[in-house]
Amino acid sequence: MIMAVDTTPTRWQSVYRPSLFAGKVALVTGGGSGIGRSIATELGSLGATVVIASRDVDKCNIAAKEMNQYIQQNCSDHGCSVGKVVVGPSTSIRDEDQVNNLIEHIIDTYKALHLLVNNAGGQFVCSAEELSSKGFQAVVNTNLTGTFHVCRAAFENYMRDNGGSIVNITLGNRNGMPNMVHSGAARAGIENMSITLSQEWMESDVRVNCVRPGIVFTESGFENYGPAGDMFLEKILPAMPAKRFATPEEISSAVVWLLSEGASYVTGSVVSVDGGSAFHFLPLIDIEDTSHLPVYGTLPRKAKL
Ligand SMILES: CCCCCCC/C=C/C(=O)SCCNC(=O)CCNC(=O)[C@H](O)C(C)(C)COP(=O)(O)OP(=O)(O)OC[C@H]1O[C@@H](n2cnc3c(N)ncnc32)[C@H](O)[C@@H]1OP(=O)(O)O
Ligand SMILES: NC(=O)C1=CN([C@@H]2O[C@H](COP(=O)(O)OP(=O)(O)OC[C@H]3O[C@@H](n4cnc5c(N)ncnc54)[C@H](OP(=O)(O)O)[C@@H]3O)[C@@H](O)[C@H]2O)C=CC1
Repeated sequence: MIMAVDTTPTRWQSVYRPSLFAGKVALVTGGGSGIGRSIATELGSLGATVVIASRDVDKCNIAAKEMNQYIQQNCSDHGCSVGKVVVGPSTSIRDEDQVNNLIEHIIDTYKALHLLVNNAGGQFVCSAEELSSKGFQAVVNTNLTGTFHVCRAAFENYMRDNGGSIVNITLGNRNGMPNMVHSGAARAGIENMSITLSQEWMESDVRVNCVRPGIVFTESGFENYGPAGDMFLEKILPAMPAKRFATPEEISSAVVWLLSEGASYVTGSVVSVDGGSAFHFLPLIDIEDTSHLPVYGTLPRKAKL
């Protein structure tokens, strides 16, 4: 059975200590919707000043207003430092100048950038055969190059001299990503890039980790997939070990742990939050009969059947 996701924030409460991030400044890219919104809400409810940024500022403004209402309520209920969500300038992470402008704006305004979550990203469903070079590049530039732009600008402008914690969101790419070759390649690139950065930036006390979600029910995410979204519901969902998708809050919880000092010895790691899906075959693609293909050596008769 498909689990209905109640997005009413009053039902949800962070498991972490109130005021955990009091006085901290965070940036969550793509924080105006879905998983990023959940991460921004949790960080704000734990006392951080959270800048959210993406291309659509109007969407971010509406989301920030709702998140701040929840944060105010949560903090007055639990007596913690009041965090807040603010909206940065319109930014496409693909554009290096726009990213530099965003980071400079944050440092000028808030004088710090302690925490960074590279959540912005996405892709479309398309077979490798039909994918144009421009389409491949659009997705790689958004996810991989965009994440690099933000990491580097945060490091150069603040974290090199002050330390920090970075979490990059990837996706379940362990078995490849049939019909999403661009995104699978980009996310694998992000994970390897994060290992490299964790070593290069160790001496600056900058930790770099990844959270690799399985399938998460987010309205905007599923709208984007059309018929492929139906395939996720009809075919992938019953094959998942947990028989349900993740909630955005289950992803956010792992991100918050990695950002926190409780993960001070964790860097260069990838945390899968996928209900065990990575170790269970998911039929992302139907592979046609292969019995006409040549075989090397002698195939026992029974194995042919
Ligand atoms: C355990 C398994 C886990 C699997 C989990 C998988 C679930 C994942 C869920 C999510 O990630 S949810 C998040 C969803 N949100 C999004 O994906 C939204 C973000 N998407 C975008 O911003 C854009 O789609 C894009 C991917 C960045 C492309 O943006 P851009 O504006 O640059 O594209 P265009 O200029 O329109 O096109 C460039 C190029 O790409 C081709 N193209 C675009 N869409 C398609 C398509 N649907 N099919 C085929 N090709 C497409 C387009 O044709 C252009 O190429 P040319 O035709 O000019 O050669
Ligand atoms: N939902 C799922 O099942 C899974 C999602 N993920 C990943 O998690 C992240 C969040 O996804 P989700 O919340 O589901 O989906 P959303 O579509 O809600 O989030 C994607 C966010 O990225 C922003 N974004 C996209 N392109 C750019 C860009 N070029 N520059 C700046 N911001 C951009 C969007 O804002 P705007 O349009 O305003 O720019 C949007 O807020 C994505 O990276 C996604 O691929 C990973 C695994 C599974």
